[in-house]
Amino acid sequence: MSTDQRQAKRALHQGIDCVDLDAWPIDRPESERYQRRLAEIRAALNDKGCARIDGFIRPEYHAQLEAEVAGIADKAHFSHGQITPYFNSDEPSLPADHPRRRFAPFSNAFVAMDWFPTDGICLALYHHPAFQRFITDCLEQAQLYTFDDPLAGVVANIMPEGSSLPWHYDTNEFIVSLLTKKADSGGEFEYCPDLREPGDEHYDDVRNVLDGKRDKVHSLALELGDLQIFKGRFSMHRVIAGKGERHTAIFGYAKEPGFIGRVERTQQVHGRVLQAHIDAEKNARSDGLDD
Ligand SMILES: O=C(O)CCC(=O)C(=O)O
Ligand SMILES: [Fe+2]
Repeated sequence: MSTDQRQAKRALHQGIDCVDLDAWPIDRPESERYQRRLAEIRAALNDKGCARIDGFIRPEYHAQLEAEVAGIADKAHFSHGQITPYFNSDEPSLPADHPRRRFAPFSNAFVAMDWFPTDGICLALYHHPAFQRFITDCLEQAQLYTFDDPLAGVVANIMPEGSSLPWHYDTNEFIVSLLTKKADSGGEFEYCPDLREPGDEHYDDVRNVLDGKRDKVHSLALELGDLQIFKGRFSMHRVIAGKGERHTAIFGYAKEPGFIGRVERTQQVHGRVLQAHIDAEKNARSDGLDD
């Protein structure tokens, strides 16, 4: 067994020491408290598409968690540009104030999984069966799988000082993230539960939010060590510009085993691809069809 493998094995066993197991007993899924906590999280996800699992990481581990991601922040691949809530290109046939024409600047940076320390908190959590089961339970799934993707399983989202993530919908059904560094000020997460629904974009409501109307906006000021589960497919959301960097670790899950991201997407997010991405794409297309 190599040193790396030994470290990974030790990390796996120690992986949930950092979790506040009194508040969030993910090691005891049969317990009454676990079931009660689960019911609260599921209710929040069903009601508002958003659950805050506050104080998930014990305070004694906060400094280590913050340092773990801050220590790799300079490995981030930056991208910036202008986006609409739908990530579409301009559609000049629509009126200028239409949500599909409302571009806002974004800048963002992601650190790939292969930069994370193998003996750190983030990888240990991601690979721990109790954590995986907890996330699966929260999302009321029969089974969720960690990614096989060597870059995308856990990524750090680094928001540099002054950058914002403007209003948008996610293409993913849900996102699981852990705040590892709070902005010195600002950096709040804002979201509008169920602003759109299948078959109806509710463009008037979206336009109101883009124009600054606040009646549908909820705000969440996450603290270091809080875990968040968010369903962003129908709930438009953003992160407000802050002072000081803001860091989150994002944990990726799929409904099928073996997920490896596409070459084009991986290149956009990380600025590079590995052989695993090229091989996966070749296999996916072995039927000769495009997608
Ligand atoms: O960092 C966050 O809290 C939200 C990130 C987000 O909305 C996204 O990555 O799509
Ligand atoms: Fe998002």
